[in-house]
Amino acid sequence: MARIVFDLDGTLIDSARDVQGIANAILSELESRPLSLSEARRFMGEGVPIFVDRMIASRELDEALRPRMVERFLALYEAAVELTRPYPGVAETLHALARDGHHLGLCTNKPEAPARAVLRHLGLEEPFEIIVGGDTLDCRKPNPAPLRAAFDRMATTSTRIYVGDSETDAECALRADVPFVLFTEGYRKGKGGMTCRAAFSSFTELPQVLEGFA
Ligand SMILES: O=C(O)COP(=O)(O)O
Ligand SMILES: [Mg+2]
Repeated sequence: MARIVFDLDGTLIDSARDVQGIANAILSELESRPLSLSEARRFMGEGVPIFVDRMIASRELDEALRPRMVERFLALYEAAVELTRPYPGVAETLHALARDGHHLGLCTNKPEAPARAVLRHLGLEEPFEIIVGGDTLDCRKPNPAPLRAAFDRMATTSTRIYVGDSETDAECALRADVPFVLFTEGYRKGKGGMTCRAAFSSFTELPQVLEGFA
């Protein structure tokens, strides 16, 4: 039985509308132009500080606003769950994998408290043995340390697999020397150039895809 660690945003859940809502609440307070949904998707993947950097660059805001914007983002994040949906088949697949004896973990750049809050809201927290968020350690993906920590904290030493949607996830897996499985329907920025052991577009395919991993 394997240790399977998942990314969150763009892999298990489509959370871009809620994240767009947070960004636009902040931009409106600054009397700046709102983000489109596709900008919100593009800005996600490397955690809150980088998302805020992209807001500042795209709206030509004063760099000095950064600490306040990050603080405001974090304050709004835990409650921003209402528009977020799991991708089709996620709940059934997670439960089926756990029932089959796999150990499931989460390694996301979303801070740990909002990650837990959205999983709880969607009834998806229970199958996870371990959750590592963007602020659990003092570094984030693509640094391999959070992914290594997720595997190391599990109560087994079986085969490791990381399932994610982005270039950041692929690079993190490569640096942690973990096979990477790509969910193709998330927020990746380009269509190629990523090293992955396998790819899938629907969660109903995942158990079969994972059968190929000893
Ligand atoms: O918070 C983000 O920017 C992305 O989170 P993820 O690592 O779950 O894709
Ligand atoms: Mg992601």
